[in-house]
Amino acid sequence: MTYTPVDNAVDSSSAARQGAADYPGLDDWRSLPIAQQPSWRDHPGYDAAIAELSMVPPLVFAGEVDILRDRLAAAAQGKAFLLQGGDCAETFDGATADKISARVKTILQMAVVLTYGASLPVIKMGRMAGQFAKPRSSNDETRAGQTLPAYRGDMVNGYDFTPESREHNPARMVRAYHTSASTLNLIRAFTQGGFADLRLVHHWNKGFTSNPAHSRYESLAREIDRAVRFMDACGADFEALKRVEFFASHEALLLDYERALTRIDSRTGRPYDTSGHFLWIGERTRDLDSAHVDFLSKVRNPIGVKLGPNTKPEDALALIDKLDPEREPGRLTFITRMGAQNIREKLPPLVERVTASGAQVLWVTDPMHGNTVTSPNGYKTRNFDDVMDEVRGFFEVHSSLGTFPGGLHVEMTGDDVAECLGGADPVDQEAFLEGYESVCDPRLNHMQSLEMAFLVAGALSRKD
Ligand SMILES: O=C[C@H](O)[C@H](O)COP(=O)(O)O
Ligand SMILES: C=C(OP(=O)(O)O)C(=O)O
Ligand SMILES: [Mn+2]
Repeated sequence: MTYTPVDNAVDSSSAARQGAADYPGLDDWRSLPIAQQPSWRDHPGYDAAIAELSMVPPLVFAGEVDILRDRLAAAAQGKAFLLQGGDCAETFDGATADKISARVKTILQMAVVLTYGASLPVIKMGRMAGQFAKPRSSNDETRAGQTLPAYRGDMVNGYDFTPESREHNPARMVRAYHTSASTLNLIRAFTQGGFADLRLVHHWNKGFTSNPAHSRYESLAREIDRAVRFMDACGADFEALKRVEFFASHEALLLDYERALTRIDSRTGRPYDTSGHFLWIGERTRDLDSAHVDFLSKVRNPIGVKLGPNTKPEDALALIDKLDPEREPGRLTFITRMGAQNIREKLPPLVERVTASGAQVLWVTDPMHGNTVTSPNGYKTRNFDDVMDEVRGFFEVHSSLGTFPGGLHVEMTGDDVAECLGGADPVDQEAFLEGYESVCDPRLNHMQSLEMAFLVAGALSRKD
């Protein structure tokens, strides 16, 4: 990550923590309706876990969060594009150097494709270093006549189907914090330490299997290489190409965790949730009078809200009033996840009414969550064509309304998994038997992710 120097690290002294405890309104959420929380308040380890998280150093700094808000403000004005990607659910076991580096490389590759194709700065953001908690449709899961609590992400319980593993355990929040810290440490090393140097644009493609998107990327990398060598010969300064900014984000689902990591910034005296740079509220927890909306309205981080096909324009306007009362550019992002069938009908009234209200939110498409189906052989999957169709619909709607399609939010991995159907080197349902690894929703694999980046680059440069 490259950030302009900050001398305003969040103050994690005990005085600052006390300040966070007393900050007006920061605990109002505790008396509001709250959905999708673990049942662990009476667990013997609960108080100790909260006490520990209240003492640990912040994962991100307030100055970085402010820089991100500026970057997102540029995107809301059509001057940058947000690329946000990563697992549906990160796991503790999956936080290995190989997997993290493959995901970061894939996001960097996608960003290069987008930047080169669209001639726009791309804000790079992982669903990483904190994406450990999941809202579920059902509280329970039944297998072979046995019913146990549903898996809710490694921050809450284990994926193994045993009563011990499925118990909600607050000590997992502390492990999630440490796993986020080591993930973020590696991301910072990769993106600052030379690995993200644009002159290594070919190198990021190494180790991935050859396929149509891989070859297309190679040709683009050759073009970039040529341009870089030309600039080198002209004596250009490549300092700016050596490092990239990379931001961390996750769904702010477990308010015990988010609240415990909230600190008062010593510069401004305002609360920042230091668990990640960007936090979003999910489709299942975005009720206006809910605990989630209230808590996130009180922290200074840029906030996203998922909007599904049942969102009414009035809901979107009320969310703006609550989460962005000052109409601050970069503060609020709407991540629409309508489904390919719905987007062309459901998105226009939202965009029209929000635009007419004068609010300047950032519009991002999540083409994954409205397109989930079950394959005939029983896997939760998505058709790559549906995902692509929702992306196309998103661009069409914004193009016809004269608004800016500002970003892409995807569940993806750098690994060669088989979880979504289709793509140029098509995945079929038989491949799921060996290649399905996700513990929650199906992700685009490395090739499908690159393919999507080429499609979006084309749409952004109005060539498609
Ligand atoms: O990631 C999103 C949700 O957690 C997920 O789609 C819920 O899925 P479920 O219907 O399997 O609970
Ligand atoms: C839970 C998620 O999405 P949504 O809230 O849109 O269903 C998610 O992004 O994994
Ligand atoms: Mn998901």
